Amino acid sequence: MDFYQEYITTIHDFSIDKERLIKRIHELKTRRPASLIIPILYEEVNNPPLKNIISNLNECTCLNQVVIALAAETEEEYVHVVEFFKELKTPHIVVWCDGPRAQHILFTMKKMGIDITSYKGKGKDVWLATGIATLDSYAIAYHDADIVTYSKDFPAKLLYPIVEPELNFFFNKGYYARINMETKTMHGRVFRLFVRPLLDTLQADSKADILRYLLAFRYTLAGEFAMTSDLAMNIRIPADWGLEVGLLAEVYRNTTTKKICQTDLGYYDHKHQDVGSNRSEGLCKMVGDIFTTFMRITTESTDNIISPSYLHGIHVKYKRLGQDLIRRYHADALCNGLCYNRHEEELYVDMFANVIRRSGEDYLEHPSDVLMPDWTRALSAMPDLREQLYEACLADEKEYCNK
Ligand SMILES: O=C(O)[C@H](O)COP(=O)(O)O
Repeated sequence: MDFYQEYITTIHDFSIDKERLIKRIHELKTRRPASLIIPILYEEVNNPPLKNIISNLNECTCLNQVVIALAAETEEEYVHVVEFFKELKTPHIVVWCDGPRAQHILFTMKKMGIDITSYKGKGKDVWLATGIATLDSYAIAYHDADIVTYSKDFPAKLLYPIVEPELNFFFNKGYYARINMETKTMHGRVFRLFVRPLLDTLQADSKADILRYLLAFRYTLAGEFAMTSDLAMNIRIPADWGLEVGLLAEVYRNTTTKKICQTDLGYYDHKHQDVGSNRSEGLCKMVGDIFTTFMRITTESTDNIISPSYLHGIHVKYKRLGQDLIRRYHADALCNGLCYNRHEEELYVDMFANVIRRSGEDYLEHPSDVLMPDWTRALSAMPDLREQLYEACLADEKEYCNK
């Protein structure tokens, strides 16, 4: 516990009265309506965390609506998810992001020069749901569907600094200790062993303000955040695992650090991915996408030129800083009686360093752009795009669920 303030405002949980936050957001429901977006994969519907999320949301009376961004292949899967969410008392809508109606709209957009048909996954689904949520929300919170330690405080803590007129923040990011207190295990492997030492490495080579800003977030990869609809309309969402980091960079470019904060969400645990045996799987894929995002930020916002020798330096320095951190995490874990496998952690750093080398080479050859267009741009091409998507969701439910 500390009360340290960094480059961005940090809202600690010394004694936050969660019921008071929920009551206050509820009072502001008409003036500043708030929505929640949950991206889900069909497989997640049968997992216990989602059931717990729904029962907690039923106690979180402050939300105007929940928008479920669903990745599902078949009509049966879609219908199953709509049925499943009938337990949720808050007004909600399921966006079948891969359904024929949504796809048809995306192909119409393509004909008009805005092509997001090649994007797949969470980024694209979040993009679609954001369009619908902005139709009638002042603020939008986002979180994943696999949170094991979920409580109704999450949306309340994320939304309060934004909807409270006395605070008026534009963006709020959650942070936490990714520690499972039952198994006494320290998780968050990619953040602790990759993002953090990589950011330190990049900052050693550049004084760019954006790196200082990125370092101020206590959990850069947290998928729990909230922002105003206005901001959500103006940022470009990355379509791959670089989503969280790329989004922070977009927020930096579209607002001022005075309007950005982070909030303590306590302890956190979720479903863990395997490390993966190559760069197209598991944590290795995640690390590769995040690294490419950092290289794009470096190219756009610093004076550094990405070259083979620059990448070589990054690779060597990252490895050293990653190994130094292991010593520190070990001390922290030992004093707290947490399980900590030092050898395994060393292997992660070796693997992540390899991904840096390979992804760096790829970046030099193809500095690919995975940022989707912002909503303001999409609306300039198709002014009623959000309404069309909303109508498509209603039509899907009518056609497939009322048989
Ligand atoms: O935040 C992270 O570091 C990644 O999502 C991996 O998390 P995990 O180690 O908790 O599975």
